[in-house]
Amino acid sequence: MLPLCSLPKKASSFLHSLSLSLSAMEETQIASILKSSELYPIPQSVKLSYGTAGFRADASLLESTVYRVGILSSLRSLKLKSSTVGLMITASHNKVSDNGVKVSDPSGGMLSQEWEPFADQIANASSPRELVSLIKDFVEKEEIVIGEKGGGEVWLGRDTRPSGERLLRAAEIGVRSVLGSVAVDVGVLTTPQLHWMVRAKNKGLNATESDYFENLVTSFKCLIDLIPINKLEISTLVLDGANGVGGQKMEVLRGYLSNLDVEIRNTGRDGGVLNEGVGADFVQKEKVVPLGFGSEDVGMRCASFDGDADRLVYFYIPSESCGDKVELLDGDKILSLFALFIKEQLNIIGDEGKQCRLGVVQTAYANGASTDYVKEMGLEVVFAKTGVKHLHERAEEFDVGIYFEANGHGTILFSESFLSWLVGKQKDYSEGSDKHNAVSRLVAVSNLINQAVGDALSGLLLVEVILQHMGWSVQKWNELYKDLPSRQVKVEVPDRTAVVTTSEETEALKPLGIQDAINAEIKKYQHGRAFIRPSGTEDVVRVYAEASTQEDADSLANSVAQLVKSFLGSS
Ligand SMILES: CC(=O)N[C@H]1[C@@H](OP(=O)(O)O)O[C@H](CO)[C@@H](O)[C@@H]1O
Ligand SMILES: [Mg+2]
Repeated sequence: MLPLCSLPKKASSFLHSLSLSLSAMEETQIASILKSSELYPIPQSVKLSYGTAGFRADASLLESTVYRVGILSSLRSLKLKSSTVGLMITASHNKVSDNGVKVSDPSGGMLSQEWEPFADQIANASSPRELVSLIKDFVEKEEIVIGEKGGGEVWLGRDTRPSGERLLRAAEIGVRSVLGSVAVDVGVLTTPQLHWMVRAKNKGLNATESDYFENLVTSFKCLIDLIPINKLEISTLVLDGANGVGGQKMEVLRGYLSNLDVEIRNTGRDGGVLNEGVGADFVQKEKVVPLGFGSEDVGMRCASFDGDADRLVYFYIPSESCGDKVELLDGDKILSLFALFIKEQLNIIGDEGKQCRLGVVQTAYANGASTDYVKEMGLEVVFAKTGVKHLHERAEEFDVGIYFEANGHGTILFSESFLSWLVGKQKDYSEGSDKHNAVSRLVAVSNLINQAVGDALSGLLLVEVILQHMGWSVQKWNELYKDLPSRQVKVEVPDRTAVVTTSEETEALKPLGIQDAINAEIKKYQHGRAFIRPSGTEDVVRVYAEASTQEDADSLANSVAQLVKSFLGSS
């Protein structure tokens, strides 16, 4: 606890002006925050928003934000009866000089959206006084009890960015400035590892990083052992680690796996820069080979992680004559493969299995051909706004909900009731029977695939085991359906918030008139579809276009980008 006398004069007099009706505990708490916040003044002219996936900005601007998110995380933990909360320092696919911070709720899911406005308010509070009074009001409104029954617990993880360690110290100070709260540095992790560990901890399960790896290894082996006849010679998978944390973790994991041969490139140790010309975001958006790959890899099964390893895409180089172009198997194709496998197991179980509500969640970025494919399979498809927090919520409505963003971020959620039904059936069916095997596969999938959040490591293991189960090469998998040609571009504008969209994000309501102009462009193309939205992670407006040929998709994207520039001006 901090004695009042150690406060700067200014802060101390503010405290006395507030403290007439405060208990000693409240006084000490306010003093603690006032004192620590003096260490982290907010940079001028910064306006931050929690956005699609937490706060992101140039790392040099973020210390005060991360410190404040540390305070928020402690309060969140206290609000939820001292459950463990996670705080992850990462800017995922953004450039290495950026960083960011996001919070994992005790369930392992994203921070409740109800708390995002408070996160925005405190991140932008211009002085320690304003910060303290926002916190004081919020604590009262949420009826959070500080200090009396012990503190909160926050686990802090970070990716490999050089700014991570310094920001983690700021988070620690933020967490500890809430009386009695404990900050636990869990080191360099992928984002999904931290979410998994937080979820496991709050369920009373073993929750270290080794437990995470052990869980993957055991469930992967279980699925491999359930392959009827392994029809495929195990060929090498070549992984692009985006020069980030994911490749490094895969180096550890592969040592424990049999039936999988992975060659890892772009680990970040060979001079490559995080996300620069490498990684899932680059490969998915540009559809070209990442650095470190070339003609010697023609036909090979390749995969890319993003900077914090919550996204996964596959690709292969079709032939040398294609130059640097790749055949991309994105989140939509991964989703389709997963849906097919799960449907197959439910069909084997028979009438009872067919009663399972298996559904799919996509966003407006999903390729139209993938949506048609899963619908033809007889699955229910729903659409959510961009950002996994929105997809996750919708996927929870199903017995088995598969969600993926086209960029490769997704997972499969199993409802508690369906899982206990499956476990019960494992006892009913005789061991070794087809039904028993199908049920056991589904249980193993639920253990392997991260139930907290999309996870490139576990997603990769599931793709690999399904390909072995089907006896498929990456090329054969790619034939499930043919993508409609598409193009994504980013437009830098003076103020991206000038673009306001409908809740499905497919139509722009503002600036006035732009949607009519976009519609007029779309009409010029066969199978044309296009939309714009402001990014929640980068200072750009995103343009997406689809059409029946690649030339048309490119041309539609370019003309919509021109419209964005002419309505909003270019920066
Ligand atoms: C088109 C696109 O890929 N958008 C990404 C990107 O969000 P934006 O709000 O579009 O910047 O980053 C998010 C976080 O990783 C991810 O959830 C989302 O899908
Ligand atoms: Mg990411």
